[in-house]
Amino acid sequence: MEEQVAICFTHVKKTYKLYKSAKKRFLGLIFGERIPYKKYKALDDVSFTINKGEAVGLVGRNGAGKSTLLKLITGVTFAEEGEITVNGQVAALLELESGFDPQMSGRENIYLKGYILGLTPEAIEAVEDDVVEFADIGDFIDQPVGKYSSGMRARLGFAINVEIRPEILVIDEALAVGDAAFSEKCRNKVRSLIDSGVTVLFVSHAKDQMMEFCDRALFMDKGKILADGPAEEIARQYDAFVEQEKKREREERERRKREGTPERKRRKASF
Ligand SMILES: Nc1ncnc2c1ncn2[C@@H]1O[C@H](COP(=O)(O)OP(=O)(O)OP(=O)(O)O)[C@@H](O)[C@H]1O
Repeated sequence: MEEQVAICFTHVKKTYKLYKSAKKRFLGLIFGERIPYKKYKALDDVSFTINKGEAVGLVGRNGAGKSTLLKLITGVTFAEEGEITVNGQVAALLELESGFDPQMSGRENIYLKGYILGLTPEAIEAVEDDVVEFADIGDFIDQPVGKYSSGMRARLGFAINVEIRPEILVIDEALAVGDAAFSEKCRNKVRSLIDSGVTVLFVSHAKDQMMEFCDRALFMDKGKILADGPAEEIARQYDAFVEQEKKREREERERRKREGTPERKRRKASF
């Protein structure tokens, strides 16, 4: 049973510290708990399991906790409570343009990123030509990355992450890379990785794309998983939720306008 599991979160909690200013945040790094801060629960008791070979969508409004969840999978950040299991080499299509050494050539950066991902020199050498071919940036591959356009950096970043043959691929709104033709090539690549059994966790505000790739989806809000089920059903629930929230916010705005904010009331009273 356990060999089947690719990703498993059990009662995971992640709290961020919110300081009153950037200066306080900096002082907090030095003086720790002596600098006052508020706790913000970005993930609040999150549990789910994704089996190997599943393609799962992750939907939720801004600030729901989606990126935090992905960062925990890729090890960029850590949870203070709960247990996280990740079985397999993870590649992330997140900030594709970042993480390169601008002084080094594209080809040298393939090695740099490969090492960071834990690959051996032989394993990187074995995929180098595939990365160069997928990125398709011509002679620029031997030029310093600092001279690349942002689109070229993203193409190289995408190519490295998909060609190292990951076992788990996490994607955060990263399929609109480069021009229309390259973006189509990226979607086809993700589709073929899914067909070959790679586990995918796909964050997108574009429901159509999510449904194109995923059979199952998780729906998050305020750091909690509200629903887990077939992608189409979750997309419907999410749409209904967004509509309901918009209505609630509209009514709240109208109520405030009618009744006035405490500040407005004070101003009115002082006249
Ligand atoms: N480093 C941080 N310090 C403090 N708060 C943070 C930090 N990173 C994220 N947060 C907060 O945690 C909450 C969840 O953020 P997260 O980026 O995971 O949301 P998201 O669902 O990915 O949103 P979006 O769709 O806008 O990308 C947000 O309220 C955000 O402001």
